[in-house]
Amino acid sequence: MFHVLVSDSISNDGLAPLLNDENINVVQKKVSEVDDLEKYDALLVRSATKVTEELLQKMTNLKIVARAGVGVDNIDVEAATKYGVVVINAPDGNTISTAEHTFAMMASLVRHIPQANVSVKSGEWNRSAFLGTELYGKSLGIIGLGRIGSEIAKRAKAFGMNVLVFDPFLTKDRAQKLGVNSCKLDEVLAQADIITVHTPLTKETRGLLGKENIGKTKKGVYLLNCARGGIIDEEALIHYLEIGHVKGVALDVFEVEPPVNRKLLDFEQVIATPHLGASTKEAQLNVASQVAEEVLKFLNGKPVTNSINLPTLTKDIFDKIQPFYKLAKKLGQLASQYMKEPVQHIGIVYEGTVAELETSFITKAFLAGFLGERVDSTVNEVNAGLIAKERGISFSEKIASNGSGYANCIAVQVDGDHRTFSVKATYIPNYGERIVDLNGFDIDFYPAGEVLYVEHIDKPGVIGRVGKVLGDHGVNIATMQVGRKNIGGEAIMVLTCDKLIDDQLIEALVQFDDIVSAKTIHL
Ligand SMILES: NC(=O)C1=CN([C@@H]2O[C@H](COP(=O)(O)OP(=O)(O)OC[C@H]3O[C@@H](n4cnc5c(N)ncnc54)[C@H](O)[C@@H]3O)[C@@H](O)[C@H]2O)C=CC1
Ligand SMILES: O=C(O)C(=O)COP(=O)(O)O
Repeated sequence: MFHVLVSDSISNDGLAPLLNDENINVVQKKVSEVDDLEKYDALLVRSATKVTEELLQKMTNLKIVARAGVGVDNIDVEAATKYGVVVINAPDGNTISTAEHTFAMMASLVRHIPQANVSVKSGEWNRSAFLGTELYGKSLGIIGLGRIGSEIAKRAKAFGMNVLVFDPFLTKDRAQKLGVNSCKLDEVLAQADIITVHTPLTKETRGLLGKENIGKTKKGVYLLNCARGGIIDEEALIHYLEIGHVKGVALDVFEVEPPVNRKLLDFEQVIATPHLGASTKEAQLNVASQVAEEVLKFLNGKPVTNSINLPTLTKDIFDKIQPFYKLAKKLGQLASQYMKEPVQHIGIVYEGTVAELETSFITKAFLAGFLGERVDSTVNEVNAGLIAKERGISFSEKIASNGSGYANCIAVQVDGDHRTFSVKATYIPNYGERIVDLNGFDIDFYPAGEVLYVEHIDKPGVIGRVGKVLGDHGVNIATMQVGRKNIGGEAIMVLTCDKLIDDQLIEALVQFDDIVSAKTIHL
């Protein structure tokens, strides 16, 4: 049974896949009202719940945070990554609603609709007080031409507006397709009659329209923020409203929500809505069903499509990757148990068909397997790279042309303080995983269960002695493989056993002169 906490108001129709699944217990409560936070596997939020590091520390069983919307600035993604928690969002479910809301705000702003509405309802009939401005023929500056910005651009063009865009990631092609003018920020600031921001809130965009940049705008400019509070600095807004430089402002979002800066809201020329961009039946249904489907897939071990902190894989690609992903995790466990010493570098080389896949995901699986043997905290493919770096382990991956002769091959070299470990493995469809090389010895075994790894001298009688010791300890041998480089030289023996191998058995084995070392590895 999985436990899912829905801590903001999210459409029940959209949540149906989770609510109707008998293996899932859905609790709809604010985080502050829940006293058994440690039991939840998944947390679903909108913008109200703040997913802080402190909350993540309390939710010790948490595996996934799903944002039923776009902005993840209320989620500490870095902390989630550290704790191995996947973060997903619903990137396009509320695009149209937010674009339409922004457009409604823009029309309301230049025609004073909210103010006129209050006036008429209070019994006045003051037509001359509300002289407006047409949108037609005006220049609209859009800062951030992503999903929402693009939808606004299309609508603005339909209204006969000239669209000026600042987005450092906008290609010429895309600008041409949308019929917008790609500009420098200063050009947008200097030429636009109305400016609307549609970037995420990041270190770069916080205060993007602050004292200096608003100062570069046309006198009489209209400003809109339906993206995130803080992209337009509220104190700077107050200043430019006071001196009459900014003619009107429309805000759907605030630096603190609900807003505490009453001074800003007291301006007659400031119109506001309480973060309503995504508040339509359609958008709420879209985002809720998108995240519900994703969470359900994730809990059932399937890939998610809209992850913020994991490579995004489609089902098709995931199915192709899965065997290698499992194999790489085992190789990580094998290497870690073999090394049992500090490690500086892990190098992975992919050959053949596996090299055509999303290898970064497979590398993370290796790291997760490797670190899982050494680190107390939960390690998975979300946080494995970060934890490796924290522990001073560098890692690299390369693609090589097919030199091993196998259709696919993962070759790993682990460099430790005192020695190096290397392994090569392949996956054969309908046959399974095979380790084909261990520390330079040709070998062929299925990596699973209790493995005994013996380094010895290639001499008659050694295999018999090992078999006898195992027999004397009541351990049955399931499979056995030997590998050597030269006759009478160094050799290895890999046995898979039906029973746990204890320290006494290892001690009994290393008593023999021709047995160099013996180790157990559990896969
Ligand atoms: N008011 C509301 O209810 C809603 C607000 N939002 C907000 O709108 C934001 C935008 O949403 P989408 O368009 O879906 O995101 P998106 O990711 O599709 O687009 C963001 C655009 O901003 C651009 N950008 C990033 N940094 C920039 C910078 N420094 N200067 C200029 N452009 C920059 C990116 O290149 C991208 O094209 C979200 O991050 C969210 O905070 C989203 C949905 C609803
Ligand atoms: O999707 C977004 O980024 C939004 O800002 C919508 O926020 P909400 O889900 O309405 O709290």
